[in-house]
Amino acid sequence: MTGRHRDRYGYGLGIGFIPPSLVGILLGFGFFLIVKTVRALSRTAWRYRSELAPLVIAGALTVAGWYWHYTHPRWALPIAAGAWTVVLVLLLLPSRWAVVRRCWLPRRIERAYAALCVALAGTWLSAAVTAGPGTGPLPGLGMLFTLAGAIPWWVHRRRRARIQVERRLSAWPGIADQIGLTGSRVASATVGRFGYVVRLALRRGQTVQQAVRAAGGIESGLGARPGSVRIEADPVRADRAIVRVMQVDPLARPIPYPEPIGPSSILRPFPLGVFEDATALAVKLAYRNALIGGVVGSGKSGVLNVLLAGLIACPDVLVWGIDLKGGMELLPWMPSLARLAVEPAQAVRMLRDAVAELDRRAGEQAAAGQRLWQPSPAHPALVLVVDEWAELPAAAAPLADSLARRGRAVCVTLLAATQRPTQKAMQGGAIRSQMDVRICLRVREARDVDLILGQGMNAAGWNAQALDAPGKLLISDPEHNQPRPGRAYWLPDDAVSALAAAHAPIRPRDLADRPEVKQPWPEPSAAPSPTIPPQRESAENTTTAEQKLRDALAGAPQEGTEIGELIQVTGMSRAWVYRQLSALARQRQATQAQRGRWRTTR
Ligand SMILES: Nc1ncnc2c1ncn2[C@@H]1O[C@H](COP(=O)(O)OP(=O)(O)OP(=O)(O)O)[C@@H](O)[C@H]1O
Repeated sequence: MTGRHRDRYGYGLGIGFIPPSLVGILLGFGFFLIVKTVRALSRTAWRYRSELAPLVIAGALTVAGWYWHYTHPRWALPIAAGAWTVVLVLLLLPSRWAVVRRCWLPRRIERAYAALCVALAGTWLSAAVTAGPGTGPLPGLGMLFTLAGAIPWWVHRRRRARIQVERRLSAWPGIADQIGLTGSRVASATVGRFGYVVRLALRRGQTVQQAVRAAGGIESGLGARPGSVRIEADPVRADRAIVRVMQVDPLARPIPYPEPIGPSSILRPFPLGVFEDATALAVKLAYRNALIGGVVGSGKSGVLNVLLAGLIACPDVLVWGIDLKGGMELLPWMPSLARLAVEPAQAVRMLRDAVAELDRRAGEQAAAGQRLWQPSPAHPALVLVVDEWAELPAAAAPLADSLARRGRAVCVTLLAATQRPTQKAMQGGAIRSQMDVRICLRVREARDVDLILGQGMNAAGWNAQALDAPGKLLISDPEHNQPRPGRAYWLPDDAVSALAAAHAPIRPRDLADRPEVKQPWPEPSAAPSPTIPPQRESAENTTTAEQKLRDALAGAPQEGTEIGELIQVTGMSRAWVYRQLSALARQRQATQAQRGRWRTTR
């Protein structure tokens, strides 16, 4: 550089004719670009750290092999011994060591995979330390082993799901700002088969109710399926909220009723359905009144059917039914019901009988100095199943109120279904407050949730408006205090008839048929009164009636012939007709075309 140039462009920075200030700018820009690129690459590497893990481990093993080959070649043996010890621990110990299995690698296939990786890595490293990683087949084997370990890792469904969830949750601070939960953070997240569960640590002063109100925002922020987010309170910490995101709806399809479980007892919980996390949903009915509510078609009768299937399997329960839809729902259960009322007057009579029985039992208990009635086949519990409670006449209200308030201790209880348990239908709420088990199916408005489940439940996250299929429900009882959606089992009509017939032989005798029950029943029991009085079932009558029944079924239209008509045609009792229909259904000669309507199988 000449003196003239130095004078003009300063010392040392000028390159040829480029001015030194421009060189400085270019260098600065270059440095800036390098920093930016390194930062972007490291951010990408961090984001994809899970996918890159096998390659990083392979690289680290190669470097370690090289280093130890020159510095500690004698470590080869201890490395191999250590690796194979880990393999043995992975393969043998966890099968007996439940704690390890549960908190870490829970599945056998995962433990086998981990053991294989450790065996391959340990053996290769030991050979590399002895001979040097670049010797003989070691580089090729290294690549092969890396691929063998990496491919299952890359395709593993749970790992991919976990990473996807982690990436979504990394955006939580921004989402929290947008939805009014600023300062809350993700304390932990676990990924399950159908979605993931996030434990949110709320900022000081934030409440679970705020999180519940923000459920829609959480759904949108996490890009989740509409209606898939559930918020629950943490049972031990008020500053934590549990957010469940159901990516797949495990309850989307009807869940068939499991195989009948045989005679049981009312003291045991009844299978009702399945929760979203695939755990069984069972409900205890002993010493409890139960209320089922939901809009038309939400599956109330379906829930009643499942509970009835459990009840009739118990020889220590007497079941009386009130069905003011003309018997449409409960008539198929007739072979296993001790009584059925299908008209308002019959319903009132039945409730009066139940109150009388309650008083008798209360007296008996007091005389014996006992507090709780112990149900048994000889002294069965009495459950009154009422479909469409709101249809009960006014005269029934005080009787129902008395049963609801006083019946539990003596096992005379109510199982009621209704569309809306309004103040009027529930005696100003007095009866509703006695309902220990509340089952809420789909409702139209938030206030209906509070009507069925209790005041303030909707605000607490019991969001039954979001239930989107019949049979989906929320249950609140002493065993279930979180808004976990479940779905009731589905029991088709032909299964109802088959169950009712199958359990008829184990049903306990009705109270009126028990000489030991010294209750002067004031009026005949409330059985549905067929239009034609039933005839005596003599052998001759029976044969003719059977033929008449077959003829009536054969001539039935596509939608079937009503039970009432079949009773008229045969001139036999309702119970007889049901027994015959159940037998014909089992032989696949008759089928229930619709609830309460039968025809021959075509
Ligand atoms: N648990 C269930 N799983 C799948 N489908 C169901 C279930 N429960 C009910 N359904 C479907 O919904 C329909 C209506 O059910 P259901 O008659 O029990 O409703 P509901 O609430 O009793 O109606 P209503 O108020 O008219 O009596 C059934 O015919 C059936 O197709």
